[in-house]
Amino acid sequence: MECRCLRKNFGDLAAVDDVSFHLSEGETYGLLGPNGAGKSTTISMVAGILAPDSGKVLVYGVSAGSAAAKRRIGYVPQELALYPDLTGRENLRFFARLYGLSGRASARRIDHVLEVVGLGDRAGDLAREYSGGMKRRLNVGARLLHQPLLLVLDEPRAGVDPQSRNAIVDNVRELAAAGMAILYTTHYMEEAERLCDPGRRDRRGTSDSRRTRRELVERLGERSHISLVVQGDTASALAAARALPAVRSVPARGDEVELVVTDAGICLPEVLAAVTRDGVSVRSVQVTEPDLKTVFLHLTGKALKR
Ligand SMILES: Nc1ncnc2c1ncn2[C@@H]1O[C@H](COP(=O)(O)OP(=O)(O)OP(=O)(O)O)[C@@H](O)[C@H]1O
Repeated sequence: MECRCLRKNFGDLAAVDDVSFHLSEGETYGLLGPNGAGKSTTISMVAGILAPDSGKVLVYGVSAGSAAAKRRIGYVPQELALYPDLTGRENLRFFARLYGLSGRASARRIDHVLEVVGLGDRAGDLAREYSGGMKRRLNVGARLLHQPLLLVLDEPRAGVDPQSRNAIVDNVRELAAAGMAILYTTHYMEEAERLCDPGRRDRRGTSDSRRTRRELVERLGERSHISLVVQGDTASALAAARALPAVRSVPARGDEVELVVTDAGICLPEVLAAVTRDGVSVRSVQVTEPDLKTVFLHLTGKALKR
């Protein structure tokens, strides 16, 4: 799917201001931002619920809002849209009928979805008796029945216990691995880090170019840190480390050597080899990678939730 130059104003407020991104099969894409950044407004336009003031959303080649686009999308709203007095299975039956499914095919899809969202053994219980996390999983399941190509989730973790949170994250990963494209909003950095590789920031809907987490981190000049505790001739270890092209700076305190490097994952072996060349031994190694928190603060000046 593809968003091109989306804009949406509410009165004087530019809720979404020139947002463009695209999403391929099997890709998970997170819109990360604090409350009011325009995330829900953006995905409402993707889901065809809200018309943009300008710009375009194409869902696998067809315009958002059309019946064909709706068939390709499973939109999971922030609020639960379930019937508390129906069982989990009955809720899914209701949604299956809305999607035009019936008979054996429908029963098979419902069984499959119950399995996917981990509610197979509670399918006969009333939805009102479910925990917050189970309700949310059923909410997701109801939008998987018609086998959408794109799943759009608005704050999938809101009001969910940690166990269900992990279950939802696992579900999303499995669906993406099976080829579904996933678009979701969150203001939890850790969720964005776990779920998606292509990072996305959103601040008042102002678009930033699409970047993977690594690209964003590099663009901001953030570096990894390798902290070594060494024994032996620290000065020679420092000199050897300094000579490596990947090493940017080497502040040192006593037997602790802190190396600032471009990519710790790649250069760690050569750092260790260089440092230990002249009989210096390394007692401990710690690698710290910059995370989305650093990136987000740099880009927006705002803190996010952990
Ligand atoms: N129907 C509306 N009428 C007027 N203003 C609106 C409407 N919908 C959203 N807004 C405003 O647009 C801005 C973006 O809202 P949006 O819900 O898209 O943000 P969000 O990033 O999803 O935040 P949240 O995490 O709180 O859902 C906010 O300032 C909000 O108050």
